[in-house]
Amino acid sequence: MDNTKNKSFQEKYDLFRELDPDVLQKKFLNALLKIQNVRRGSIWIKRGRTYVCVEAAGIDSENIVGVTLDAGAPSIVGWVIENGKMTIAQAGSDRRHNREVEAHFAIKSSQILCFPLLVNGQVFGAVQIIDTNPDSIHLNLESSYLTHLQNLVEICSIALGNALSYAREQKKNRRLSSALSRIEKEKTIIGQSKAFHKSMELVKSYSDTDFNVLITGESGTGKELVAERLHRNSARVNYPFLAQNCSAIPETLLESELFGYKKGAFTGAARDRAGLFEAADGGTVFLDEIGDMPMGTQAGLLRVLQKNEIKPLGSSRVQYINVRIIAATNKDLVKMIRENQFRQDLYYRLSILPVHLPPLRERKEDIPLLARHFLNKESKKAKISEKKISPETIHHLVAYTWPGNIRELENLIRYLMVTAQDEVIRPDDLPEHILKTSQDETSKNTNPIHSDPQTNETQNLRDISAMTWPDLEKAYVRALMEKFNWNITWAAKASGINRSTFASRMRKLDIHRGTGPPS
Ligand SMILES: Nc1ncnc2c1ncn2[C@@H]1O[C@H](COP(=O)(O)OP(=O)(O)OP(=O)(O)O)[C@@H](O)[C@H]1O
Repeated sequence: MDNTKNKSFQEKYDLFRELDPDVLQKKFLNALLKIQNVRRGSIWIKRGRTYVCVEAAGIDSENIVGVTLDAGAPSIVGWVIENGKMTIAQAGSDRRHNREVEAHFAIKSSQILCFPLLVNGQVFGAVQIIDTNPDSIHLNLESSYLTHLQNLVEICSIALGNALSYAREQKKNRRLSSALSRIEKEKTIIGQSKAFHKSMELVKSYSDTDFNVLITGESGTGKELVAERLHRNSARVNYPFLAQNCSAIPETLLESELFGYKKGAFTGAARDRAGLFEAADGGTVFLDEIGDMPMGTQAGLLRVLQKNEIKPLGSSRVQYINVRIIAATNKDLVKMIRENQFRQDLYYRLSILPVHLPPLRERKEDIPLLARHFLNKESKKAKISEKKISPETIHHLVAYTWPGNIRELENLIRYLMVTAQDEVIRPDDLPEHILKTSQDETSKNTNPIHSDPQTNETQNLRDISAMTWPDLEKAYVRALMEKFNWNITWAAKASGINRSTFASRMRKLDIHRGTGPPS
């Protein structure tokens, strides 16, 4: 092979190897124009009931890329796509030629050679090779030459068709993997207790709106987790969710974090810096510990809520922003208003949609679920086998009061994963303070039937003798169920009868949670 042939072979080989449709169609079009010795040409792709120009070359090409032709309007490309056949058209006299497209072009087309683009027998577009010379002498229309050209177009159109579907698949893939990583990052919210369920129902209904939300609850009850969920389920999901803790941060620093500053606003402000509200524009700002926000900063926040505007430190100009605010606190804001520590006008604007998250001690049924959830999650994270928790250990966890709420439980599970020796976590593994408090709580909560026989025996005997047998059995089963937090398996174990018999007695005695006399 001589050098010229070798080069041309290499060029064609490169063309067919190209996977980026933008690069491929450009190279393809230029190769055709070079072969026919003309400068103008374009590639059109069928999209639904339209044909879109995806590539063009020559003078005015920038005005044609992106042009969309309706399938109903006359056009050479439309005719070629619909008929799947090559055509030669004299632009001046051919009725199929769309004159509107080049109405503003200084140089008009004179002769158009148009080939269909096919892959797997399906036409997906067309390529036009255009002569702009009024005498139409550049295009070589000799039949054997056109046959060779047609063959080249066919091969290139397969390459282009494949590159387009590869790009489509890649785009789909990217979309899927970003959705997948969003799902993976989404933290699971655990809880089936009535109290928690009620709060979550409210949260669900708030997601469809754009009003500000105030989440109250003790520290560690999941306020930030819920705020994130609210954002993810809202129309703002594709914009940022940015959080700021308002406590333990000096007032000027908090203001510059939230509202940003201009260069020279204070010593050390070497350049302009955008604040959280500007960075979150279009999304959600989560203000944690709002009860600790200084009064001065509260005034700035009120301006955001009233007028959707912020004024960066050192700036005389206001900026408009569009954010949803979710605030959270473990403080009694109403009491703080009375004590002049929190602005009433701000409170009303923040608390349009309020939700309270119950402390863990008021949703004890969720403790076993949460403990197992954290064990599973942390073991997966640490890539170690998951330990089990014995029913007795769960019993202690349920009885404990959890002042640090879910965060404390999560940390305890991490501690137990490291310190428990066996595959099963037993009460001995628990820290002293949990064992002690849980034992105190258990003895406090014990039902009269189980109370100390020495002190209550006479009273109990009197009570019992006044009861019928079914009443007595009912009281016994109910007391056991409450002691074991309505876990039938443990209650049955404690009573010494098997689970199904116990469950069937419960049904017969019509015992349900929330019904019957208070124990
Ligand atoms: N229902 C839940 N299910 C699973 N994990 C939870 C749940 N609630 C809270 N958590 C986890 O407990 C920890 C504490 O939650 P979070 O930070 O949301 O609490 P908070 O109320 O915002 O606390 P603070 O008031 O101290 O900022 C986090 O790791 C969170 O993922």
